[in-house]
Amino acid sequence: MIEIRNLTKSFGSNLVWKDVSFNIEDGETVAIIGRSGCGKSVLVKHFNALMYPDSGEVIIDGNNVFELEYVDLRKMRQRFGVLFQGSALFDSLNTFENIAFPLRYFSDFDENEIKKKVEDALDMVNLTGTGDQSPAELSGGMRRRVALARATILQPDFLIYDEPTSGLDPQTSEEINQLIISMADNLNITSIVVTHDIHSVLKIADRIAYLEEQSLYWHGTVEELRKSEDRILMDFITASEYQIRS
Ligand SMILES: Nc1ncnc2c1ncn2[C@@H]1O[C@H](COP(=O)(O)OP(=O)(O)OP(=O)(O)O)[C@@H](O)[C@H]1O
Repeated sequence: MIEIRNLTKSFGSNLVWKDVSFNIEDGETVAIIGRSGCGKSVLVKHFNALMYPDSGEVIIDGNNVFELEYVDLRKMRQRFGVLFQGSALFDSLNTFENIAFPLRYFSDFDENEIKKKVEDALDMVNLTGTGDQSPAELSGGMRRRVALARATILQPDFLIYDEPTSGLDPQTSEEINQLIISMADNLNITSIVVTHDIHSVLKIADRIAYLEEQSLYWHGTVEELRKSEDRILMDFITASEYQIRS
């Protein structure tokens, strides 16, 4: 479980948000939503201590991540996988080597083990047999799937998705949504999804955290979101061009 306790963050005189508290339970998928610049990316960077707050705590398995010494901090960060916006594949490496990269860098597996793991990962994201292709030869949706295979290859406990469906057509977005759901179910990964895609939120999220007015304005389940009559929350959802009450 990730416990977020009274986090406050500012950059100079720019207060991003204050007193943010909520829990992310093991195995659940939490969507972090809110308008551009409200501090979604800054918030998730606190979960694995890539950023430090002005005050507050993030507790994972009883430890405040901001107090970890170097070795424990490194171990904790290795429990996180990240799917970067735009996939961030290495153009000079083929698909196989992109996925193998974390294994070569962070593990002691031999070549046979790496081959087996990468092939399994390619199967998992429905890209069997594409190991030789370069990222340039792949469609946007395929690149996103390769990035997902790479993000999960070290079997992280927590997976952060940064805008996983941005720039994809509806059908490809739906494939990615399904993969996010199957990753969470099959690998028992705790998923944190930063997104503007309300359609995706309603498909994949167990719970939602909505940042607004420099705070965690609202959090709850998808069902609670559907029933909410909060005007500010509804205005945001409506402006996101998806009518959830129909
Ligand atoms: N390293 C930094 N130094 C100074 N200010 C920063 C830094 N990173 C983010 N900010 C500021 O923090 C605020 C929140 O930024 P953040 O990127 O978290 O927003 P966001 O909600 O993820 O936006 P978007 O949806 O557009 O990606 C913004 O005002 C941004 O300018």
